[in-house]
Amino acid sequence: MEYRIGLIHGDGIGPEIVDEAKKVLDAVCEKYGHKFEYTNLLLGGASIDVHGVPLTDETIEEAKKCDAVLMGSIGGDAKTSPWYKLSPDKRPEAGLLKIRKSLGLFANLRPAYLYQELKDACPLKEEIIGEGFDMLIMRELTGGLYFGERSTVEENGIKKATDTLTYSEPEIRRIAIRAFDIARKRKKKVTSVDKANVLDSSRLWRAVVEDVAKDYPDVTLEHMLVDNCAMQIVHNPCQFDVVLTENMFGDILSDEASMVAGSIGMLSSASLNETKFGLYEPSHGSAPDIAGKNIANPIATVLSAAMMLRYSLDLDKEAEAVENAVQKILKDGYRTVDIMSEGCKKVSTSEMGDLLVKALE
Ligand SMILES: NC(=O)c1ccc[n+]([C@@H]2O[C@H](COP(=O)([O-])OP(=O)(O)OC[C@H]3O[C@@H](n4cnc5c(N)ncnc54)[C@H](O)[C@@H]3O)[C@@H](O)[C@H]2O)c1
Ligand SMILES: CC(C)[C@H](C(=O)O)[C@@H](O)C(=O)O
Ligand SMILES: [Mg+2]
Repeated sequence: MEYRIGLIHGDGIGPEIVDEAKKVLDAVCEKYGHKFEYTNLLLGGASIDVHGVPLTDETIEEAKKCDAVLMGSIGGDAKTSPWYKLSPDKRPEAGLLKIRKSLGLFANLRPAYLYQELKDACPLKEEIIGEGFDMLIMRELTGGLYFGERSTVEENGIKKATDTLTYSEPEIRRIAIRAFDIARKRKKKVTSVDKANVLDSSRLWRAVVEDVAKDYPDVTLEHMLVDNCAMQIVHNPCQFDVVLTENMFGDILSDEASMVAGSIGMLSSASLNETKFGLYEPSHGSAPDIAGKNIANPIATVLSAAMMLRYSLDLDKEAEAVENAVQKILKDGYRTVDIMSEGCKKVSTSEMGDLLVKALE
């Protein structure tokens, strides 16, 4: 079959990891007789450098013509980047928020899974992760604090900055439905994470989630306050199946959960709307501290490409083959530096890509 794939290389390690994922996708085409036509799209700092803005309307239109988009990561160095001096709407991150909103990508799936082969890379004790860690964070992606009204004013010589957090009932309902639907195909448990002891938006969140749960009597629902959840992820991570939460909580909890999976370099993601289209990206950022060194872990991006094959292109067998290739390479003891442990063989970003291609053949 023929598919049109948008590729966003982005900033920092983005180009390095996307190149490796593309190698793997090319190997999938070769093996299964598909044809992927790639369109390169500019986002973030890479777009600022060319167009002066982090995302153009033309890029959004190009993305819409694709069956799916695979992205690396965007953003600059918080300490040295001149972008941080710009207003929020001109920074690389604004491009990412805008593309998510423009394409209606409200459902962000972040699977945090610990491969048995990576137990040594997980900082938790063996008895804590013994049962196996397999959690799916269903993060609401186009509402909440990141999309609320913002302002910075100065009154009587005192600067005051405001961000607002708003959720509507339909926004909560549609993401909750996604979480329950996917829980049905997993261990049938949804943990809805909020801050309902303080926030009105969380109280509405909880009420709507409870209402949605009535249509899923076979799925267990529990509520958890976000501060407790942050603790439970390191105390007893195997209790979780699907974690349903709002935008900022999901952002923070997914980085935390990534360490239980061994590294942020292992955490893939899919951002979906109501159609088959999706934007697929690792959950991590542009890692300016290791950019250009050929040491970043490309597996999160490769696993995001596998999610793309499954969710947007309906290529389940091919997605499984990519996931099996990742497992095989880990089993054979190959590790990028972030997941390195004693007795394993350290490989670079590009060597990891080559090994994955070989494992697929
Ligand atoms: N979706 C995205 O594109 C995305 C996500 C998160 C952060 N960002 C942006 O990235 C920039 C840097 O942010 P940050 O430093 O807070 O977070 P980051 O995720 O880029 O890096 C955090 C730490 O994890 C390491 N790391 C990240 N990915 C790795 C990989 N694949 N392999 C090995 N190590 C990896 C980095 O070296 C760093 O030490 C910021 O501009 C931020 O806004 C973008
Ligand atoms: C870069 C930033 C806007 C983004 C987010 O917060 O969604 C990132 O942290 C992520 O996790 O994808
Ligand atoms: Mg994040």
